[in-house]
Amino acid sequence: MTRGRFISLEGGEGVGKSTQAKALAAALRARGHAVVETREPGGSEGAEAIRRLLLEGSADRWTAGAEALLFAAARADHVAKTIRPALDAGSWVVTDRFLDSSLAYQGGAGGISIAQLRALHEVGSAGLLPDRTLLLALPAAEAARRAEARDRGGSDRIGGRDAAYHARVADGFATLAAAEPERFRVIDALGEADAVTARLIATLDDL
Ligand SMILES: Nc1ncnc2c1ncn2[C@@H]1O[C@H](COP(=O)(O)OP(=O)(O)O)[C@@H](O)[C@H]1O
Ligand SMILES: Cc1cn([C@H]2C[C@H](O)[C@@H](COP(=O)(O)OP(=O)(O)O)O2)c(=O)[nH]c1=O
Repeated sequence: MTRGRFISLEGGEGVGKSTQAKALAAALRARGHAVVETREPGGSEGAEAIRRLLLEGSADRWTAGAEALLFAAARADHVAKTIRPALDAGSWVVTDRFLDSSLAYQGGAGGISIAQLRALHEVGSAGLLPDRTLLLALPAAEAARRAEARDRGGSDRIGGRDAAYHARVADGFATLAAAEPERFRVIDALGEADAVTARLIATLDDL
C-alpha cells in the first residue's frame, strides 16, 4: 500500500484553519481518498489530556520551557497513535496545526530557540514533517475580528496573549515559509471559505 500524504494547516488564531481543515478533508474524500482529520494540541487520547493542561488555567501556569516540552510530548503521542498509523494505512492526514506552530509560538514569539524545538521534535516524533504545509495568511485585524466573533472574549491561555506576541507569531510563520518553499505554500485566506478551499486544493496537485 502506498503511504498516505500528510498535510498541515498553519497560521495564527482566527485565520480559518479549523474551517478549512474540514473543507479540505471533505474535498479530498470527494476525490476518493481516505482522510483522517485531526488537530493539535490533541488528536489522540494522551495529547487531548495534555491539551487541557496547556490551554486551561492561569497565564503563568508553565514556564516557557515546560510549555515547549508539553507541546512536544502531546505531538509525540499524536504522531505515534494517530498520524503514523493513518499514513501507514494509506490515508491522507489533514491536521489543524503541527510542529510549525511550536516553532512560531514557543520559538519566534516565546523565545525558545528553533534548534532546541527541532531537537525536541526529533526525540518525540523522529522529526516527522508534513509533505505540505498550508499557511493561511490574513491581515491581523481581520483574523482578530473573526476570532473575537467566534470566542466572544473567552480566549484560551495562549490565544489570550497580547497583540505583540501574536505579531511575532505571524512573523515567525512567514520566516518559516520563506525558508522552506518546497514544503510550504502561503494561501490568501481573505474572501469566502469556498474560494479559500479552492486555493488550498490547487496547491496539492503535485501530491
Ligand atoms: N473565509 C471566511 N470568511 C469569514 N469568516 C470565516 C471564514 N473562515 C472561517 N470564518 C469564521 O471565522 C472564525 C474563525 O475561523 P476558524 O476556522 O475557527 O479559525 P482558526 O481555526 O484558524 O482559529 C469562525 O467563526 C469561522 O466560522
Ligand atoms: C500546536 C500548538 C498550538 N499552540 C497554541 C496556538 C493556539 O493559541 C492554541 C491552540 O488553540 P487552537 O484550538 O488551535 O486555537 P485557534 O483555533 O484559535 O487557532 O495553542 C502553540 O502555542 N504551540 C503549538 O505547538
